[in-house]
Amino acid sequence: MGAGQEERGGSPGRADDAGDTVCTVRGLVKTYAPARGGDPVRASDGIDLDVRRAEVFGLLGPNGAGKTTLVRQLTGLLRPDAGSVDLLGHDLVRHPDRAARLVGYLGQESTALDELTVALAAETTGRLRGLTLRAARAERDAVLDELGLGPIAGRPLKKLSGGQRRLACFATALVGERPVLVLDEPTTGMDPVARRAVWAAVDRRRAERGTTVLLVTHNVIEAETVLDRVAVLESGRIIACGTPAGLKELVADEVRVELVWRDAPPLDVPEVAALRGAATETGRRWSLRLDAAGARAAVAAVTGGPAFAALDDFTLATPSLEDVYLALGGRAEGLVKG
Ligand SMILES: Nc1ncnc2c1ncn2[C@@H]1O[C@H](COP(=O)(O)OP(=O)(O)OP(=O)(O)O)[C@@H](O)[C@H]1O
Repeated sequence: MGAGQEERGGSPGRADDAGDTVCTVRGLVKTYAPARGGDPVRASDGIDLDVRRAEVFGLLGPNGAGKTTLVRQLTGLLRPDAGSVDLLGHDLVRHPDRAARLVGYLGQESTALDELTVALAAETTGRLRGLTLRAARAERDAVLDELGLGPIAGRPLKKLSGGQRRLACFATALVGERPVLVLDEPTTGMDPVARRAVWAAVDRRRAERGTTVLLVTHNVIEAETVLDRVAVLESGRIIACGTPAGLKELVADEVRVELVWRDAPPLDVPEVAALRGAATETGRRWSLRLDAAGARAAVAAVTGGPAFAALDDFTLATPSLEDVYLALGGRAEGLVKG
């Protein structure tokens, strides 16, 4: 039995061994009032969660799953209707103002600093977090250098590209070091160089300073590579929690088969027609999750007979986090692959 399975019993977000826990959430509920004519939205629906010191912990889920709502409650920005949030021994439901001293938060969008230059935004954040002018400037320089932002340090945030602005906002979140970093989709819009700089900076803080990182993402590839543990959210609930490897054991007996047809699939071949029911179709691509025997049969059917001429490409792959998510009943269209 893998780690992911163990943690699925009872409440999936609750760690069996919660030693050295930085953040403990119990029974968190948040319902948004209905928009005109609509129904209320229960964006957090009884969430239990334990995040340990110096781990990169991910919240993965499709649009609207409740990730941002959850992290806003963990950073004191949104008051839950019920439940508790303990961050480093502080009760954030009772004292939401204390979060500012504990958490460096990068929200989905930030306009407050938009008029400032990159350098001044970083320095100002440092000053707001209680650094002396000298210390704020020293940290500003170090962080901008670390992230390769030196060449654009003198430019106002509002005049930068989306990816550059995102990287600059990430830089400000790092100044005036906090023990916990909460990053909501930090790499949105970034090129690969900037993404690498972000993950290197995150990893350095975790390794050298024991920083705990809570990361919101709906990018499964990123999630697999950077996270120590991940909670999968769906409709305000944690439907699974564990290491990426542990979660993948849930579907270890599955194989993913990808078929790409040259043109239209040859549905006149009965074996191909039979596969269609199990396939997720994206243009000319069919994606199937099959057990080992089913995968062998599918490959034999499309490579051995008349279907082969219609086949452009096929691949067999071991399961990914996306397969776990789908196996748990998640919606396929909600997760970004790249
Ligand atoms: N201020 C609000 N008022 C009413 N409903 C809201 C509000 N904010 C979010 N919601 C609803 O709550 C649910 C959860 O939203 P939330 O932003 O937490 O999801 P998310 O997982 O962060 O999504 P995304 O990946 O798109 O950022 C959604 O159904 C959303 O429409």
